[in-house]
Amino acid sequence: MTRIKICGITDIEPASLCSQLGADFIGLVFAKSRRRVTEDQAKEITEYLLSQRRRPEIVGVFVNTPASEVNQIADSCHLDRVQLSGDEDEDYCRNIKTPIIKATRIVQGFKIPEIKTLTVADTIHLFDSGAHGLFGGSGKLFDWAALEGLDLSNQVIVAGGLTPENVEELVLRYHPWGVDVSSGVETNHRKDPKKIRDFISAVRKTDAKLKGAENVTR
Ligand SMILES: O=C(O)c1ccccc1N[C@@H]1O[C@H](COP(=O)(O)O)[C@@H](O)[C@H]1O
Repeated sequence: MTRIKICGITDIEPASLCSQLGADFIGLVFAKSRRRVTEDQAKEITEYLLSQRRRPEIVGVFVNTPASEVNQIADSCHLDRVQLSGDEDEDYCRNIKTPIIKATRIVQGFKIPEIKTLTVADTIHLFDSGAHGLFGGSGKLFDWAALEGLDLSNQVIVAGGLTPENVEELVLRYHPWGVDVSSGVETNHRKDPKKIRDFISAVRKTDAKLKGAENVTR
């Protein structure tokens, strides 16, 4: 099944909905962003989720933040993982005490040469759009030609401009391990419960389609 990450959660209600609908990860943005949460807001959300029997992994999103600060926030806010969406290198990653999602921004014409394996254990790779010079959350697609020929089935998440309408095409064409969305499940800059439902449902229906096709070819 394709893992689903819903990013840019700022309140308990959408966090609870994502949890009920079986999202695999939710993201709390600590980087400079209109979706930025304070440590207090984050704690409120994580403490709520930790009280639930089943919950998504909680991911904190950072951009070029000192490692000591990332470690302190991960600890105080009970983060399961940290997403590094800036220019953090491998040495930096080795100083992070929580499992990592390392984002690579894809700009026009960039061809991913290979999926570079970080030696840091249990790293998830994320390909996101580098549109408008932003570190993420642009709501813009990157040219999926950059994904051609890559094996995305092992700990690779694709993000950038996904929506309930276009995620099926991505999953059918590239079979990524996971997908990630923020802007595409918002209306007027707020998380929209219907769009969250539609996104998760689109991914699950596509998974079922792929499974059906697999059974036919056996
Ligand atoms: O969401 C943000 O504001 C953000 C800020 C800084 C770094 C990353 C950010 N979000 C990440 O962007 C992608 C995709 O977002 P979108 O669907 O294109 O809006 C996702 O990985 C978020 O984690």
